[in-house]
Amino acid sequence: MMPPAAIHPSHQPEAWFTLIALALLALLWLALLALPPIFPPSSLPLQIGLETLGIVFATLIFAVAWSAPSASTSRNACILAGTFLGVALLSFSHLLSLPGMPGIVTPGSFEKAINFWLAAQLLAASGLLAALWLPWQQASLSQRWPKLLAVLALVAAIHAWLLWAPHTVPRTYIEGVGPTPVKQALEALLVGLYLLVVLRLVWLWRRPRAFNVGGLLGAAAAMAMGVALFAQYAGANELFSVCDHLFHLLPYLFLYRALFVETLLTPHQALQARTLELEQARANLEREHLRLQNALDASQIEISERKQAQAEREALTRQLSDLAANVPGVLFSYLHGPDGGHHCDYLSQRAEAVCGVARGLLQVDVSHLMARLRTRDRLRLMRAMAEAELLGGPVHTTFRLPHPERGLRWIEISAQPHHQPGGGVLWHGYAQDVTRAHTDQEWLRLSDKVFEASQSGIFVTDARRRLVKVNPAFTEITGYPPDEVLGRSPKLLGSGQHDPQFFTRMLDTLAQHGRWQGEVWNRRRSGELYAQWLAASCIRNESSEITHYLAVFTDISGLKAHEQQLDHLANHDMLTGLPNRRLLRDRLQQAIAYSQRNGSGLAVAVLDLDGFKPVNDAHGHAVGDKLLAEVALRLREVVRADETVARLGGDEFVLLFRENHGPLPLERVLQTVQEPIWVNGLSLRVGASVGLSRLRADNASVEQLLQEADQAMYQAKSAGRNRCVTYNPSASKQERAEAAAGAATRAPALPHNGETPP
Ligand SMILES: Nc1nc2c(ncn2[C@@H]2O[C@H](COP(=O)(O)OP(=O)(O)OP(=O)(O)O)[C@@H](O)[C@H]2O)c(=O)[nH]1
Repeated sequence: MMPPAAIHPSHQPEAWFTLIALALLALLWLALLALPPIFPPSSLPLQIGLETLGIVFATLIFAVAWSAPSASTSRNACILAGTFLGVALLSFSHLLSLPGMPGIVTPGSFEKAINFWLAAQLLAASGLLAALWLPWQQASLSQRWPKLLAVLALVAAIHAWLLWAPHTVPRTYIEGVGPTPVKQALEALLVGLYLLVVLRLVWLWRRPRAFNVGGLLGAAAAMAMGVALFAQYAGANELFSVCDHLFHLLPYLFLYRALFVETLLTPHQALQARTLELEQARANLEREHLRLQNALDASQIEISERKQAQAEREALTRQLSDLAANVPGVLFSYLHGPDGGHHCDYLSQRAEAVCGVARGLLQVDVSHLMARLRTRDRLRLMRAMAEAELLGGPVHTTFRLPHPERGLRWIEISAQPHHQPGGGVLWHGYAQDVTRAHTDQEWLRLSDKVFEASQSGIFVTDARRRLVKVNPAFTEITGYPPDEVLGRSPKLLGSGQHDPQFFTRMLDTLAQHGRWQGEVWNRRRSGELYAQWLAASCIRNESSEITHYLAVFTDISGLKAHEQQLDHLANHDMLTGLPNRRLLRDRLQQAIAYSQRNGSGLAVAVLDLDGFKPVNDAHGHAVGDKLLAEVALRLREVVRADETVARLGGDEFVLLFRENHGPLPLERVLQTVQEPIWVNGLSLRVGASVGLSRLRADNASVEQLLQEADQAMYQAKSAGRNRCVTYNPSASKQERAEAAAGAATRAPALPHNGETPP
């Protein structure tokens, strides 16, 4: 149900209750006015009970208003609290002043009771009016006391006045007469005050609710009705008096309820509402706390993940820094600014060692480092970088850098340009000292050139002796192009002239001493046999394992031919081509040794031409030479291949025979020499005197054998020439001469030289 339009909706809870209660009270009040006076048998106990209840309620009003929580305490409630404590005290004094009650200071009387009642009512009406007329304001606890003390002082003064100076108090009731006009005037005043209060409350009812207007309005209206009834009061036992007390009790109930509601219930409800709000707020806070906790947990997880990521980044940075410090070269970030300035944003630790410049200096400016470069190198480097900047590609280049301690160094850089948003180019790159590699490369290039240009054949094999590299001279000497031999064994060059042990020994020597050299007969691709002087070496790694074999060889075929020629010249007679004395001695020595080993026979014959000098004298030396050559040929034909014919010099020859081949062909020797020899159209004839010596135990020396044969030859000469005499070691010289004359092999008589051949 909506309240009347004159009442503000905020007063709705108590507005109807107040209106209905007042309507009922008004009906009761009218009924009481309409009823004839009733005298109940004795209403004093009832009146005392009602008065006591009134006092109790007034005290409760005080207690409730006074003890209200400080937060809900208003200045107006404090005024009411103090007022109703005073009302309770005055009502108590009114109760004690009733006739029949024990007297206080003065004996009880109706007038005394009426005076205290009127004082209580005036105080209540004034307090209500003051409380309502003043704006409803909050009051601090300390502000309550002055109001309370003022009321108590007023109550004390009223008591003092009514109890100790009653004769000064205007008469309000005269026994046997009834209420005086003073009483009636005061009651009218009271009714007027209450009506003012009611009007004030009605006016406040239209305003938004500041306090329980309905309760106070009900109280004021009830009080006004009570006072109006009291005005009809004629005696203590009249019904009006009882109803009057009832009409005074009801306002207290209104007031009590109003103040209770205002000071306790409403704050309590507000407190409950606040508690509920707080509960909800607490729940919200808990939810928020939970959400924040979750967020905090999440953020802590995020923070720990960030910390972990940070730690990982730092570990990675340290690792990269360590790596950068341990790489042989320099990692760098080089900024070429838009203003032309250039410095290194980052340089790894080895920069100082590689460049010979403090890192701090390079991190400020690299101009002085650039200035140290040779002009040509600097220009080439700058050009390469400019091109790379333009094309956006990497730069790889090498330049020379004079190092203050290590001399001229070769530096190789590889870097990638990155164009910066604000202009300029940032280079990330790597620089390293490649002097060693550069020198090695130079040496390698030189070695390669040496390898290519060498006139000696060079070939390299791997550890399994497969050809891995050959030079042009190799091809020139052997006739094999590289593609035919690479991957194959050098055995393909072999001639079969050496037994397998030869190569085994070669490899053993190589393994033991690391090198071998000697003469090797090989065969060219054409099949031609040739001699080479070969020097072979092992190439070993750091673990001393053989990784390669190197062989350098020269073709010594010409040398060998020359050597053979010299050898031939040294051991042969130039005119006849027969072995000379030197070679004869060797062969004779070998023959002696062979015969001694095998027990085979050996005979040495010294042959000297007869009648040779006349040929020389008659036809010249040239003809004599040709004759000697022809004699040599014929002698060569007589002996076997493994036997020797040598020329000792002049017209003297030596023949070595192996006697186990059968009878010696001495006759054939004499005959073949005697046969005519045609030289330059001339038929020439010479003879031969031959001395023979056989190997014995006592003449087993070259000199001895030749000496004996020579002696025998001279014996043959002495015996008439053209015969053969065998040396007889047991005969005397004379005997040997005689034996030579008779028993020697005799050749037919020589014809005259210079005959024309048939
Ligand atoms: N044409 C030629 N004559 C030579 C050569 N060596 C030596 N003679 C000559 O050979 C001759 C050898 O002399 P002899 O042994 O006395 O000559 P002979 O006539 O055979 O005399 P007997 O040996 O005593 O029988 C000398 O005249 C030498 O000058 C040579 O290489 N060529």
